[in-house]
Amino acid sequence: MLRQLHSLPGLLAALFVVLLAVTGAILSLNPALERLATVLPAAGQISVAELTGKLAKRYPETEQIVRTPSGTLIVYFTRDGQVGADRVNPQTGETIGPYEPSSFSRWVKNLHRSLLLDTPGRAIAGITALLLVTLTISGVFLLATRMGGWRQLLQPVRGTLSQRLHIEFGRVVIIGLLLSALTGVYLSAITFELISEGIEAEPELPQQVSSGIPAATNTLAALKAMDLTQLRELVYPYPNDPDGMYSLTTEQGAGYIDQVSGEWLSYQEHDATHVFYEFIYMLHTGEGLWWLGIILGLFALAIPVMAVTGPLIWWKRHSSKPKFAANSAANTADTVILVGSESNSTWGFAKTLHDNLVQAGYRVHSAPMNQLASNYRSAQRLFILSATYGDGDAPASAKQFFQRLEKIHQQPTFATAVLGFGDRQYPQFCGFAKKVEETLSAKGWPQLLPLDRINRQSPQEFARWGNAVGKALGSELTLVHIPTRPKTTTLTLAERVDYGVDVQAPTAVLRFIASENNTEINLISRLFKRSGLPPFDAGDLVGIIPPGSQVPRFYSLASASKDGILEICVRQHPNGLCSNFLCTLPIGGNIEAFIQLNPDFRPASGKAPIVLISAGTGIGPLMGFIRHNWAHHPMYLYWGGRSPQSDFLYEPELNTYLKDKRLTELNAVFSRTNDRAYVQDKISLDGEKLRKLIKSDAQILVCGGRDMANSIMTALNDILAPLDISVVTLKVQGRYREDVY
Ligand SMILES: Cc1cc2nc3c(=O)[nH]c(=O)nc-3n(C[C@H](O)[C@H](O)[C@H](O)COP(=O)(O)O)c2cc1C
Repeated sequence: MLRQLHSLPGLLAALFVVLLAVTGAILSLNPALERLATVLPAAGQISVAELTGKLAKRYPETEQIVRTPSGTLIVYFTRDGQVGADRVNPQTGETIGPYEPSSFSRWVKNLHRSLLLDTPGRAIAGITALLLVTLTISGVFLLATRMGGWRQLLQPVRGTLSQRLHIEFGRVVIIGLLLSALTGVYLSAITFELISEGIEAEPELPQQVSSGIPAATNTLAALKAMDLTQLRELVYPYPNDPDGMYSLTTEQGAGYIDQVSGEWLSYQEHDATHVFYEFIYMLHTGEGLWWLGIILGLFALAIPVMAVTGPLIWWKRHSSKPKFAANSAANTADTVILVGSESNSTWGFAKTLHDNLVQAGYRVHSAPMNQLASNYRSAQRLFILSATYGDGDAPASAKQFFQRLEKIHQQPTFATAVLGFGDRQYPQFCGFAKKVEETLSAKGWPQLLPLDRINRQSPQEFARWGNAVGKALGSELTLVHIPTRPKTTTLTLAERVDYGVDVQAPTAVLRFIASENNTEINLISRLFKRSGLPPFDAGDLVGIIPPGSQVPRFYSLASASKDGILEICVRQHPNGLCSNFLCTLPIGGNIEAFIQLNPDFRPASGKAPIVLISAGTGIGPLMGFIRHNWAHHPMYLYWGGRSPQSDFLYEPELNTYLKDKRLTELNAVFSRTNDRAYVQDKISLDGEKLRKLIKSDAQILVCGGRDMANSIMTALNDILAPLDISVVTLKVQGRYREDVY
């Protein structure tokens, strides 16, 4: 609901919001430019009477003096029968130049207020401001949900580039945007007379004035007592009019002044509503508060960025999920399917289940696990299909599942069946689905079927589970789902460096380029003089589909696409279909690959040190981070191999990076030398140094096998104990990240 509330007005209003933001940003410059071109007298420095005295010589026939909220002083006068208007120096009364309001500025103001369309335009501008209020408020709530609570609102952001840009910009400008949008809605409501702007003081027109010769303006008592900084407008009487009087408007009120006695004839204060209106007007336009105008104008410039990244995020989410036909509403469905997925393959399986059940006559509601409802009124069964990521962690569409589940206290009327999707190569095979099933049974939720697990998206295992579901429902259910092969790019092996054969750990650093055969990519890349590789960064993953299999194997990337190569580091496993294929691939050989973004695994920006820890091929992405460390961020590498002679991966490059300061310190240890040391041993030995680094906000990035990662965690917990923190604390702070396989 919150997401719809955010994305719908966003998409609708994107164009208008951008228009209002850009024009608003341009207009926000006006008060500051005016302020720059104006000499502002301090309060108490000069009275209105003194000013009129200074103006008298140059402008004997002054008609009116106007002082704008930004302090510009304009004199309207008659000279030789011609009317004119000049900007004057408020301290000296000297002419600065003719007053010629910029026609560009007036045009931009009209565009901002009414899109040059008069009343319908004003209405659109008002509605756009209202949509912007909805966007800012729903955006803050959405961010709090995404970050896991209000206290986490300022924590580092993870996600794709679009998501990070959208959130980072949003967090900085949100208060300013809300202020501009709310004040805009208020001004628009005033335009359409939905609320009152109050009454600008209209003093009584005096019936009687003193008779006699008018005194010189600079001698009038009321004007002598009036400070120039209070002035808004002074209208002179017609020359030689015995009934004439001065009309004076100030920030607080307005009145008439006798031209003979110089005393007030009448005076009326503005009412409170009008003072409030003027205050809001000042907040919206920055007129009279130029620095606020500039800040709000700068904030408004974030809107075009957000208007591009917002729809991009929306499009990505919508285009990558399969569309469900006949998706019943949550409270009318008899069968609910909740899906936990990161790269969407589980949605394909869910759709097959959904379609088959709909065909069998069930009313089915399918949704992400993050949308678990507190009540499914008509449901008789709930299926949960979920993948697992990291160390038994939730995939993206299930991150808020437990938070929501915690809030449900009543026993459901339906029975549940959990189906995990995972990969047996991971130590926590279907770890997240297992956690879900354990939690549901601890809560006493009835079970339709025990937990089942699907390895590597196996269609056979899924069909077998379908049979079990059919039996439980009392009808036959044939679930045939062949996972769609991800769209791949053909890459050609351009270079390889082999290591580790002597120590029974054959490992290769492989560098690929876009294949010559890929005509579509070649055309585009030739046009833009690019490598033809899909976009990726070091730390992302490449999925490679080995011949004879439909299921991709993932490898961490040691390069970024801007390097012009795709580099991975692969260890050959005796029975590994993909690793054998890759490690025996000749130069010129092709692979089919696609990119899976892994934006969580990146060095943090800023000056804090980065500690990189890995063993064996885990060095791959860390090499990428070091290679791109042109800002000379302090980087400390801990790495474990077998023998310095045989499998010291990347040794020459690492030495170069030490010399040019992209790498601060290299700690390589080997298990098949006299030292017999593993990387966790070196970590324990360096406890004091690491404590110091962590105290100075260091971030730790670990890449490698789960066993190594567990040993590192134990060693670091011992090191952190005296600081009264643990690895879990660092994880919560986003300062400990793992890429573990
Ligand atoms: C980076 C990464 C980490 C993974 N971690 C695990 C894991 O810890 N346990 C597991 O069983 N499967 C793990 N998998 C395998 C996925 O859960 C499995 O491929 C799943 O079918 C993907 O579903 P999805 O495409 O819907 O996200 C991991 C896959 C990747 C790419």
